[in-house]
Amino acid sequence: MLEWIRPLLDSFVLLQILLVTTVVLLYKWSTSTMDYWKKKKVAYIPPLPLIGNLGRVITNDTNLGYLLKEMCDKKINERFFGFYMTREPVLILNDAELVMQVMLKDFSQFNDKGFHIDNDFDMILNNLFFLKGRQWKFQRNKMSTGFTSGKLKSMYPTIHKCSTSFINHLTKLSKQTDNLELNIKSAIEDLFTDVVCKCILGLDMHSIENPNREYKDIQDATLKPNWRLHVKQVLQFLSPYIDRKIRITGKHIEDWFYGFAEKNMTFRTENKIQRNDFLQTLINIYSEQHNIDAGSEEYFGLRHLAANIFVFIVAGYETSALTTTFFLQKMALYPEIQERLRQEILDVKKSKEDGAFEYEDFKKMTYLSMVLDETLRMYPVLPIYLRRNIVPYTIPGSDVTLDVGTYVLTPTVALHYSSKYWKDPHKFDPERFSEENKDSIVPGSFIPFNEGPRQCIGKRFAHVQMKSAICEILTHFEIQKTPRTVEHTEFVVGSMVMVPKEEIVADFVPRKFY
Ligand code: HEM
Repeated sequence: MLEWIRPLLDSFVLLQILLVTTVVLLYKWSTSTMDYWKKKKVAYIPPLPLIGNLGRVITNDTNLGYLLKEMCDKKINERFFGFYMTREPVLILNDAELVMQVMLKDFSQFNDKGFHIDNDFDMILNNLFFLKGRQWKFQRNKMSTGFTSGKLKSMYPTIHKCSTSFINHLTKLSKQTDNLELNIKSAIEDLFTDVVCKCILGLDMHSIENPNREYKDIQDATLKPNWRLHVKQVLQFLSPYIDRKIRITGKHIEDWFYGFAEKNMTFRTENKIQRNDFLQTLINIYSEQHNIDAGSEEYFGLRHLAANIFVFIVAGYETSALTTTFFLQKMALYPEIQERLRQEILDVKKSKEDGAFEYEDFKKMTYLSMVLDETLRMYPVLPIYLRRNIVPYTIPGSDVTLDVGTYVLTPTVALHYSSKYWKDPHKFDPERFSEENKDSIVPGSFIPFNEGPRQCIGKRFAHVQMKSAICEILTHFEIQKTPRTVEHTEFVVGSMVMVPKEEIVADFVPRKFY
């Protein structure tokens, strides 16, 4: 009588068996790597199946930079320790000297950031940030010529012009209201979009006056945290194969950068136009390529041109905007520091005939550098740096040898707040970077731009664009705390850079005399 139920029961049992087998296999696969640190006799944080030590990041509880800071504090006496990003063993460097060893002295053994790239599929990744080995070295040598101090000096008038347009815009806004309360990040982003687009691409964006510009869609799609980045961050460790098959941006973004590169390269080449922007450096590299085979590591084709335009826009604008936002937030919270800094800026300004800052003037502003460095210590934009060894590597001062391709992670936030290197690390104290004190800073404990041959190529450009903006802002405005100004910043969990969760606001009160 119950014959009809039998097949159903059979398929139910089959389903259960399948499910249990899958769970068992998944468990086995996900834990099969999790004895790596034990076998190597390296202290480690006990992992959970599948997620490793990333539980609190996955549940949105904390940002990876801060999670590692907690772990490093717990393991304060270990120079390095084991960690698992999902099922992937990662070595955490908890020692400044070791960081310098990996990034600087033994750099040639670590010239791989560990990205899984299919250069023909996700072509936008053919750029300086993502490449490794000889391809990276070739591009880095060539592109460094675009960031010499001579080049920066010649770009400075453009940077200065953007900063003064920004001030004019804010002054106009301040006349229309009693209280100019600004979302600092969003305002500064508009300014640096103009600076970066003009200096890198030769494009006049006028973002400050025109926030609804056409390019905004491309910019947002390129920069805002999105599902691809989140998924890729996990897949990088969980499944390199699938990671390679997901683009870092949408195809339309890739097409836009290709179109832009091709159009501008053709226009400038055909009309024999030479400009002073970074795009010209890229076009010159491209133009030298006639006899180079497309398979060669020294080949620099249209895809490399487009990919580098992409990365310089992405890296050049958000990083500096975030740092300047935190800087101005601190000015609102520490009015006495703001005032001392303003005096330094105004002293330099008064010494100028036309009152306009020049490129060399920033060198004279030592307090400005101290406050900026302390901001970068407390808010390093990139919370971690990843590398992989390309040959077996014995950690200096130990008998631990890492197998080829092991991930080695520098926890920037942890180092910048470590009580091993900093007294009262949570205190905002620019004096740490004064002439008298800066010699006692341990190399490798302050690395906002990283160190060694792969440190930030745009470091000097970033300093100039940030300092130019800060000098103009503090000359013309007093930054005042409002009830909405956050004092303790929390960060978006899944972002690759340290983005504040809440808006950072302050009043910009016009100053009458300067
Ligand atoms: C406050 C601003 C900035 C900060 C804190 C910053 C930070 C960094 C850091 C830490 C790295 C190394 C990452 C690693 O080792 O894994 C890096 C690399 C890089 N940065 Fe910056 N950056 C800033 C501004 C800029 C600007 C303005 C540009 C371009 C105009 C730029 C372009 C790049 C590029 C292309 C790389 C890759 C270099 C290579 O791998 O050879 N950055 N940046």
